[in-house]
Amino acid sequence: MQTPHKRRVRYKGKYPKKFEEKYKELQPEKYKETAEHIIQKGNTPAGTHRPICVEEILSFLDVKPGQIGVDATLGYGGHTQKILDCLKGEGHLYSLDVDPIESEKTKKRLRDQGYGENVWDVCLMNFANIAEIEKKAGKLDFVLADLGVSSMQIDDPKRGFSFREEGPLDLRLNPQAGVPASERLKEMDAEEIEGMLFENSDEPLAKELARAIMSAKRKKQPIETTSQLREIVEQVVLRTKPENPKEAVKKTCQRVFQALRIDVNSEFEVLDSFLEALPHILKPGGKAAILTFHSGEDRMVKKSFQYYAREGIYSDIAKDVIRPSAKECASNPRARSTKFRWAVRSDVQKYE
Ligand SMILES: C[S@@+](CC[C@H](N)C(=O)[O-])C[C@H]1O[C@@H](n2cnc3c(N)ncnc32)[C@H](O)[C@@H]1O
Repeated sequence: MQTPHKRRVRYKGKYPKKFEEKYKELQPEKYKETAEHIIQKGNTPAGTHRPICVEEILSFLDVKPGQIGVDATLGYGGHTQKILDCLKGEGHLYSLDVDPIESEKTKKRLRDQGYGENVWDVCLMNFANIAEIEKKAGKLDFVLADLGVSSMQIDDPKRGFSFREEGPLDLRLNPQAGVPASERLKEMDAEEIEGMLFENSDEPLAKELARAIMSAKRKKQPIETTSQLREIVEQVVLRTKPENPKEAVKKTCQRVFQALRIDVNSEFEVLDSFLEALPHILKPGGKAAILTFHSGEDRMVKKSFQYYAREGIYSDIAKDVIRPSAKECASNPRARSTKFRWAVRSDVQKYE
């Protein structure tokens, strides 16, 4: 039987606003012109991700054919693809990600472009367990980690990462494991919510927000969706009579959602395990490159690099944080908060 033709959803105005209506952006290979036009305007086509600091990372890693390394955060595969091109079919790259939905799409797209199993493996795993890769691959020439979330995850309302879009308050990188943010809020008391907001995002209104969330819970007011949480944040922020209410609400929502994301995905704990494992799995002269997106992460990377440098396990580390160029930030505003740090493994045996 012939399937009846379904009309594509129509949208109002010149450009589609809702994620599911952006069918051209969601197929950038098919609609190249649309994707290029959106990039030129300084935006990221929905369902894609633009890799950040590519030149800086490639120039530091200096990947050569025959080397073995890990991209700990595959995402849309922008960095992975560039590294694979440097390998020229010799050596091996292991690309890790915890997100089964997006990593499967990226794997299929890059396999279709000819990156085969001989040179590239995708591993659905948390980078906290990166030492498992060393067990099968041996010591590594390089490791890259581009922390946080990808644009595809942020843009998809079903994932609940964005306060701008109505969706379930989920925020899990792997929606098949753990509990969504809405459940976490049910489990926590006022003190825990305040601590979570303060420790994960330095939220100045942590106490007031925790009280408001608890009060909503007592009144059996649901906090199951992104907009339900945003409304609570809005009420708390507006009570403080900020000079620029719109901006204040936006910034507070960003911090609250970031804090919840960090909590739900145990981001500090897994980063800690990753940073601990790094010096053990690199070859002498092996290189580590890490991109971070908020001060909590950057502090952890900096401290770990400095600690192992003092111990003589890293022979060299980035003296200062490296920022994407003004040109890159202008063309991709999502790059603005990026900080890049690197370290080089020394040849001391102590940590092998
Ligand atoms: C900023 S994106 C990476 C983008 C990628 N470099 C690119 O060029 O498209 C971060 C990715 O890391 C993944 N991720 C975050 N934490 C992770 C973890 N602990 N283990 C493995 N993957 C993780 C996210 O699911 C997301 O896909």
